[in-house]
Amino acid sequence: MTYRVLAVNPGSTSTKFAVYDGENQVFAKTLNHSVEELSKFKSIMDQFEMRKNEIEEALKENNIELKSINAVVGRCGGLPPVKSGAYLINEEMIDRLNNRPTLDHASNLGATISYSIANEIGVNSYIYDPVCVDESGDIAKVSGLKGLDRVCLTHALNTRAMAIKYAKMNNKNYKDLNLIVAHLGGGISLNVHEKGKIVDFVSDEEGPFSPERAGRLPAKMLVDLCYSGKYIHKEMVKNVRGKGGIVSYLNTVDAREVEERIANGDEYAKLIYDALALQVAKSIGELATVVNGDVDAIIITGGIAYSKYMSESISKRIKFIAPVEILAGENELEALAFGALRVLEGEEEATIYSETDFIKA
Ligand SMILES: Nc1ncnc2c1ncn2[C@@H]1O[C@H](COP(=O)(O)OP(=O)(O)O)[C@@H](O)[C@H]1O
Ligand SMILES: CCCC(=O)OP(=O)(O)O
Repeated sequence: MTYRVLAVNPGSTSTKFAVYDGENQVFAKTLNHSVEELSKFKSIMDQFEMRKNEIEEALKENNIELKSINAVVGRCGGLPPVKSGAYLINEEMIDRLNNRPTLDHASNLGATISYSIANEIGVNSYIYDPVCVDESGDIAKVSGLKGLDRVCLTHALNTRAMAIKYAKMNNKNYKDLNLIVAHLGGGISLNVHEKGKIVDFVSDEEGPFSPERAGRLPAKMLVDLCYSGKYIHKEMVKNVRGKGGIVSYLNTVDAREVEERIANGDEYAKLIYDALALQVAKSIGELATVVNGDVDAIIITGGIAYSKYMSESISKRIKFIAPVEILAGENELEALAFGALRVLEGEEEATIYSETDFIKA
């Protein structure tokens, strides 16, 4: 039987969704939400009805019957640390996301929208590899200041999908490999997969800056800035997430525009872009130490991985560690759909989400 899956990926300014028949994408759409449209809502979760209705309308307009769908799968974020793979969405998860999210992230709507659509048609809904996937041990959590543990937040969905894809492409088993994966998108994060488990990470707050995030900053200077009286809390958060990174230096979040400026001789744009490549390379080097240098491959993924300039700038610094594979794009809809398909086909089992499991763990 070929299963039909609806995959839903809400981002801060868009909702991407697609329908897959088995591994074939039969429909995909990106709904762009204007600042004006989003400004009507007090919180991200209040956008639920609007985004869900727009998905259902688009499916209807394109003659895709809701009833033909066998499962719905969404991206997710704001849960306590979870293991990788699929979780069955239930009331407990929805309650957590609506009332006590651990992270205020648009991807939380991936779960609430998927659950609601699935309930309308009487099928299961799942989240797959949410950003809070955490398989690292105690040693990875030590930050250097008691009470301020490191938090594993990475682009788990795309990075894990690309790690699995790399293994398949090379006729190897994901669970036999040590892989470092760098996701270079609007946000940048990296993780290291040791024999099928994400054992350590560099989150988007701890490593390279990115088009819209500041990444690691000098700690004392940051504290001084917070207390300088120049900014309120909300503004400082925006300075590091939204208005930090490339956009703070070059006033654009579009890496393609940065490259155009470099091609036109802009030395300052080149300095910033080269610094980004250096920071990504340094984080890859850092993660290689987690597995004592025993790295089978380094994978560079995300939208910026389409850039030959960036891929080459990073590769030349890290290829002494392991072979470098470029798997460009954010690939998240495919990762969601393929994950749900593995569950439907019995290759993987979905975990039932339960808060008591976290308390015991
Ligand atoms: N061909 C390309 N060359 C360089 N950068 C690119 C290219 N295509 C997309 N990008 C950049 O990728 C970034 C977005 O990456 P993506 O993984 O789609 O991110 P997100 O989903 O986090 O917004 C943007 O900065 C965009 O300019
Ligand atoms: C690093 C956590 C995941 C995340 O922030 O995702 P986006 O870059 O898609 O917002």
